[in-house]
Amino acid sequence: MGFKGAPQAKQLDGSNLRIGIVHARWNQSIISALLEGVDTQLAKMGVRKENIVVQSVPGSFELPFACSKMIAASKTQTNTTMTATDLLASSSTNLAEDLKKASSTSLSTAFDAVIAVGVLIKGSTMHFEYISDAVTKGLMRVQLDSGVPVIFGVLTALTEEQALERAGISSNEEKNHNHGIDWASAAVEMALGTQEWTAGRFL
Ligand SMILES: Nc1c(NC[C@H](O)[C@H](O)[C@H](O)CO)[nH]c(=O)[nH]c1=O
Ligand SMILES: CC(=O)[C@@H](O)COP(=O)(O)O
Repeated sequence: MGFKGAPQAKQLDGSNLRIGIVHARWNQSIISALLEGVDTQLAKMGVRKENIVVQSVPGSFELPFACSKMIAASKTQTNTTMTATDLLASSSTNLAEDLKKASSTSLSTAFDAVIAVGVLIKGSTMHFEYISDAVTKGLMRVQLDSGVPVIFGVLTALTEEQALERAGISSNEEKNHNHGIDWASAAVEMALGTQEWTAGRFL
């Protein structure tokens, strides 16, 4: 079976991006493999480790709320940093430069994109369907309401084998592809695209 994912649009530079990752802890071994794929691809695209913030929640149902709160928190950090910078700048001391240097090691700007990672595996009740639908619609609402791209990194698998394959850790090598790689690429592309579109330009 050929790889289904979307080929990357073009060479993109993530070196100035701040990325949030919110992951559920259900099905932890599969989550860990997906996160490894995300981390590896973000690094490959230049996103600095110090500009990646990771938070975890119990299950996928908590992802939309946590993403919303993390985005709001990152916007608060931006305001705080800017206030401090403005204050120091007005005193025209070299502290303003020190602050800029300090903040240049890790960004304190609003997240450019957030990746929500979860693994839902169908059980014997309708729980799976209700959570899958709620999480999908919830994450879509968070990104449209906040203006920050939220990447849908939630596997909705009918069997554990399907989830293992999509995390690249099943025993069937031919079917293995770590979807975390695709989610990281999508995060960088949507983050850069949003920067351009917000400025009235196009990628
Ligand atoms: N069955 C799975 C869950 N269930 C837990 C819910 O997501 C939620 O944490 C709970 O209902 C409390 O609100 N979560 C997963 O991520 N994956 C599953 O397979
Ligand atoms: C996705 C789920 O909530 C599912 O794993 C729960 O299993 P069950 O439907 O057997 O309670």
